[in-house]
Amino acid sequence: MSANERPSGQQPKTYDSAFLKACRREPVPHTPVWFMRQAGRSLPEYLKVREGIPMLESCMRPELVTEITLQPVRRHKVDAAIYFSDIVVPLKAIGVDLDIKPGVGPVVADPIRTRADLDRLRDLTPEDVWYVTEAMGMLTQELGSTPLIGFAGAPFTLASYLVEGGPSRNHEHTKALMYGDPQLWADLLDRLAEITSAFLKVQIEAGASAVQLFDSWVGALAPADYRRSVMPASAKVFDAVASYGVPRIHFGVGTGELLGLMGEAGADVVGVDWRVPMDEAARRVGPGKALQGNLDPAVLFSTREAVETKTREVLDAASDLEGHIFNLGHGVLPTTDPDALTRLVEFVHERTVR
Ligand SMILES: Cc1c2[nH]c(c1CCC(=O)O)Cc1[nH]c(c(CCC(=O)O)c1C)Cc1[nH]c(c(CCC(=O)O)c1C)Cc1[nH]c(c(C)c1CCC(=O)O)C2
Repeated sequence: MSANERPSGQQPKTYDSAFLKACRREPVPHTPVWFMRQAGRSLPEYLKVREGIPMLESCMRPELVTEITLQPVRRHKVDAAIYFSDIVVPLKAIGVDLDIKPGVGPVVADPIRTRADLDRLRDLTPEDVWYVTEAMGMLTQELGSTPLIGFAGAPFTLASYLVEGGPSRNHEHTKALMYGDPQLWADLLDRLAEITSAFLKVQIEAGASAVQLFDSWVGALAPADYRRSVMPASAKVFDAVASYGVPRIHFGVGTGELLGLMGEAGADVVGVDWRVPMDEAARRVGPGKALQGNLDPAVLFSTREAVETKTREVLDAASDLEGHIFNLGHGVLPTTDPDALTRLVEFVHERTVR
């Protein structure tokens, strides 16, 4: 199926939403907006329903996932929902001993550094993540014409958590493995690509109308290392879901030097952090791709005037793009004022009505 044909099972009104049109680089009624990490974080209604429930457990309760995913759509009127989960959920689902520590992030009990460790990573089946299928079924009903974005962590970023054992500033163990045992590294990334592909397929088959592959920490690499040691695995994931015809978004932080390669890996939409202006990002990515981004999430802590000025700068720089999805340059910061996000959605919509 070509990328411009409606995937079977998708409702025409979802297919015709501003978000999916922008992903396909078609004319839009207004610039679509959604925010990475819009679900969860600062919303009081989120904190209320999560009370006393550990993060990973909350990801396995379909009704709770549905409610949390819908909260930012109701409140901010964003143009797309992102499925409430975490990039380590599929790893947990295949039996990796890990937890998400509040304020820290994912922590892995026994890091993966040897061939024997790698053998512990088995394939993922749809039954392992039955709750995703169930929640997405409910969500697509509730969302109507609003598209649902599925997501997964990219092989490098997942490997970083597995090899380091938790969040890392310098990724030293990860790079030690990548440079010191290239065959084991390639096999690890290939295995993660298979798990990630299987996980994205479950989400698309359950109704996700787009998918985002988060390679959050890949900006730690130089382009030559990315091309040699990471791109083949990310490309394998994009290839694995290509036939579904849903837009594939690719995003990482600090990836200014990698934008072209991340597009080449097989993305339809390239996410841009706030360090590179959108027009320059378009030049680096080249024709034939939509772009997503890129207001600095910290700007939302400034005055209303400053937010509007910085937003106008993003929109102006993006005015000649083939397709633009407005987003932050990284996830919503935990103490962001929810009203600032609601105002931002309104502002972008009003400024870009066509
Ligand atoms: C690197 C990464 C992770 N998880 C994710 C990424 C890629 C995006 C990015 O670059 O930010 C992706 C993610 N994590 C979460 C979502 C939900 C959907 C959304 O709103 O975007 C998504 C898309 C929920 C979450 N994931 C996490 C929380 C907080 C957990 C809690 O409430 O205890 C939520 C709501 C935990 C988590 N999980 C992870 C981190 C770094 C943290 C943060 C720790 C913290 O800020 O407290 C790993």
